[in-house]
Amino acid sequence: MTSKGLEGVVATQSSISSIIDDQLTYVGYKIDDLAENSSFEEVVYLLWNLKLPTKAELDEFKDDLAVNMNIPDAVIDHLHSYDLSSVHPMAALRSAVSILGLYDEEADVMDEAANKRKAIRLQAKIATIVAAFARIRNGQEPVKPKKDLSFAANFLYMLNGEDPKDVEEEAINKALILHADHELNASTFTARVCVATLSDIYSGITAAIGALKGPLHGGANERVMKMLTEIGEEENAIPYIKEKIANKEKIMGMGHRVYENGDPRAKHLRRMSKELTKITGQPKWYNMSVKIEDYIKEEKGLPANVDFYSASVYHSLGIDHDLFTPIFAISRVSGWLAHILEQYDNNRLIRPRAEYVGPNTQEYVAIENR
Ligand SMILES: CC(=O)SCCNC(=O)CCNC(=O)[C@H](O)C(C)(C)COP(=O)(O)OP(=O)(O)OC[C@H]1O[C@@H](n2cnc3c(N)ncnc32)[C@H](O)[C@@H]1OP(=O)(O)O
Ligand SMILES: O=C([O-])CC(=O)C(=O)O
Repeated sequence: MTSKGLEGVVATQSSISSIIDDQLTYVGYKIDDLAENSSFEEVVYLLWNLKLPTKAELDEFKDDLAVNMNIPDAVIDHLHSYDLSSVHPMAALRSAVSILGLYDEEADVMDEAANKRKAIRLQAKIATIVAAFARIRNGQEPVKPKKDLSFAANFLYMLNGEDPKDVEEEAINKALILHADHELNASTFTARVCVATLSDIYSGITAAIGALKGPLHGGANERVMKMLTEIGEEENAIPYIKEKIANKEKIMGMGHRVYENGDPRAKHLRRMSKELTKITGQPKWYNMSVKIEDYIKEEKGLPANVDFYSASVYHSLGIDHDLFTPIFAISRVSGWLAHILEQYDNNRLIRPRAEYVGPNTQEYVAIENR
């Protein structure tokens, strides 16, 4: 029996995150507690070490990240080399991470300590790459990270060239926590399949970025904002959605393979969206989103997923819409790395079977007789 899209198939064991009865936990800690009380750095430490850090451990981990945030000049040169008017930042990120691997002398060193060092370097540098690309395409110089800022604040600082306000830092910190890991989602599975061949970490993360980019996965958040922008005003929301449904089009940011009664991350982003759109004086993005969420729930029984309200949150922070999925990647790289380390730790090649449904035995016909 095949399961289309591997629905319901349990493909591995993992100690990193779980989704049981619509509840998401990281190493047994409820996502709600982490989102309300934690820092992104603390969550990354948790995912990689399967325990919360002490104050001293967290300070050391933050320092480790901070000193590794700069990226090689070769990567900056590479970012300058595209047709900046047309390259999508997720494509740029995918290529830049691959190139980063060329400048890591330990890229193919496979022992556990080297893999942990590479994980820190990758986590530290990914936000710098995204921010540098965003500035370069605007004709601006990349901004170097500051050692005394949090990971979330540093990303906004490198993006905008000025220290973020507290409310902005808090929003990005919470969004990063909420997106950090999610059991065996498509991009994490991709990363695990890749490194289960005993390929290197950079290959695994490059493959995962490719999988996250798609609109059925992380690419949905950018498309949610495209939809909200097309709708334009609150009163257009329901007629717009009705037409989409009549045309059998999917509503981005709605539905989920695993959650039946709702994605527990969405309520946090919904709250942030309400607060931030009020601060910016543009509550229409939140109001419109609520109308769509209620309508789709009522009509199709589908809940909003993590990508739905993150769109209006990032928009309210003044972030370019095509950077929404790269922000997802900046966070999710922590989960990918946790899963890659776990895969190496207890590896077996991942190689499922396909049920053959093509034609049965055929006689070979010489090319001149076809
Ligand atoms: C971080 C993340 O990756 S979260 C997911 C982000 N992706 C999106 O938001 C894209 C929109 N959502 C979707 O495409 C889907 O809900 C997915 C990909 C998330 C999950 O998909 P699956 O579990 O494979 O469900 P599938 O696509 O088979 O849909 C099942 C049914 O629900 C419908 N459906 C599912 N999602 C939607 C949606 N967003 N809008 C309208 N209809 C939908 C499908 O049309 C299908 O209906 P049918 O049986 O009448 O043909
Ligand atoms: O788990 C999934 O299928 C998609 C998702 O929500 C995520 O990766 O955060």
